[in-house]
Amino acid sequence: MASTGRTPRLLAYRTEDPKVGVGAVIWAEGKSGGCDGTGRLYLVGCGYNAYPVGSEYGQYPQMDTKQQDRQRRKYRYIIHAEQNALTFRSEEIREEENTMLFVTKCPCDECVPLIRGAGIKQIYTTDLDSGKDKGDISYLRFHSLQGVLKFIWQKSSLARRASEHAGPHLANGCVRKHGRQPEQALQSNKRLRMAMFSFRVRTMSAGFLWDLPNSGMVAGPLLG
Ligand SMILES: Nc1ccn([C@@H]2O[C@H](COP(=O)(O)OP(=O)(O)OP(=O)(O)O)[C@@H](O)[C@H]2O)c(=O)n1
Repeated sequence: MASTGRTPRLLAYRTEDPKVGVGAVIWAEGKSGGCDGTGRLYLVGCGYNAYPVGSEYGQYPQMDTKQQDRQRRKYRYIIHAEQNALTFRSEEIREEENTMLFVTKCPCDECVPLIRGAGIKQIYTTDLDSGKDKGDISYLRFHSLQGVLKFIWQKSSLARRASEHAGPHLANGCVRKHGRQPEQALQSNKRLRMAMFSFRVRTMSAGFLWDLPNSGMVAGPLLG
């Protein structure tokens, strides 16, 4: 069952965004007895944030808000992890089944209605950027989303303090665009990322247990 939580984090490393990697995986709890190694859960789809399928390297801008004018920013071109997971899913989302989305970053305001409309019943995510409005991308609607069970993991105060001490780091494991960090800082940030991403969550929900080892984060409130 731990793979349900690890897969989106691994997918985030495949991102084409030079700064922020996001991974999303959709699982469904099958009514029938089929088994693929994860009990009654079966994989519906997965994705990460990337430029449109078929695009070539360098075809689209890679800048974020702080670097270039609106026309040349990445936001309007990158397809979000959740959008890719929904668009390229290999199974239908069935009304009668419990379908869960695991995503490494808070769903943005564009993705929230898509996720709900697709029939996802549970969302497992983090509080990364939750409540923020960055102009081109905002994260305001997730909090008030109704009709979907939300499980949100927040950084523990210990991990947050360590994170602040270690300075900024990149969620996708890439080196920041403007200047490389010293090797020591990179190693320290890498260890911190591993600690924070390796969190323990025990959630009894709809008859299954989600259990990830080595907690660096704590379970947040169950909302919605
Ligand atoms: N639920 C989400 C939220 C964001 N993204 C992706 O995450 C990246 C944007 O991350 P964000 O942290 O919002 O922007 P930054 O690049 O960090 O911008 P800033 O410097 O303004 O913080 C984009 O590739 C976007 O496609 C995603 O796939 N799924």
